[in-house]
Amino acid sequence: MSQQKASEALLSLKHISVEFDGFKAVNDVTTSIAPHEIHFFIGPNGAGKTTLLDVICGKTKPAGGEAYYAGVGNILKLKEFEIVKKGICRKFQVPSTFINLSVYDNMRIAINRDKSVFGSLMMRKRYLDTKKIYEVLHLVGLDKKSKERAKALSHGEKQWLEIAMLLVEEPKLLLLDEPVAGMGQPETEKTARILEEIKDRCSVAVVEHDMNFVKSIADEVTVMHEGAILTEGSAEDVMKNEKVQEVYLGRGEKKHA
Ligand SMILES: Nc1ncnc2c1ncn2[C@@H]1O[C@H](COP(=O)(O)OP(=O)(O)OP(=O)(O)O)[C@@H](O)[C@H]1O
Repeated sequence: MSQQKASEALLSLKHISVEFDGFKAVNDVTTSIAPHEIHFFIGPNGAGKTTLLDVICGKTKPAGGEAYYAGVGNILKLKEFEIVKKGICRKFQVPSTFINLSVYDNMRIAINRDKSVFGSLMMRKRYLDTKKIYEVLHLVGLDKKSKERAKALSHGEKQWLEIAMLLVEEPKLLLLDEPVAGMGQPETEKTARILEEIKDRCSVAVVEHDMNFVKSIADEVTVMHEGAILTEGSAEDVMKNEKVQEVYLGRGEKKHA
């Protein structure tokens, strides 16, 4: 990582290490995420990718290292909910929508998270929230399905609803864990288009195995192996890298390159 890239970063990770009972799941990782960038973390199973996202969102406290977030400082000192309030939002693989509620009601719950009841009842605020909800639902292609129950949505639509529920919170950094897992080609392509639109609003850090998806939209790719960074750069460059071929792409991992 160049000095210049680190200084312009939205999030700059320095020498992050995570240990589980003496096992180094993440080993001295230094990298950064730029503003308005789609940044993928790829690598073999067990490489430490998800653990690194866990560190960024405050779910896991590292044994060492620092994470400088623009305008805030080292976020490793903050609690998980404080990190969310600073604009770092995480979508986990496990669904977190209320399946018996409508798409719109799920969005309303998301937009009122951490807000006072008084504030959320004010007429002007309700009007602006509704406007924002429909604008974000339009972005993910669900505005015409606002009255449907979440459980009636397709697998892909459920994922897009979850992304929309994070977007109404106006994050600066969105963390996604395998967002296209279980999706077919058309849904994967639509997710790619959605993420490309989202990056006008925030940075997106994505853990992913689907290399066609990575190639189609990556601004930056960090390849991890055994807890450490193997290499980073453009999708084209990292995929040509001999070590990446050897430990990941050539091994018949869960990938579609
Ligand atoms: N809570 C935990 N306790 C003990 N070991 C853990 C824990 N979480 C992760 N690990 C171990 O740390 C290593 C890194 O796991 P991690 O889930 O970050 O890998 P990953 O690169 O995301 O893999 P995958 O692509 O399979 O999701 C693995 O060996 C895993 O078994």
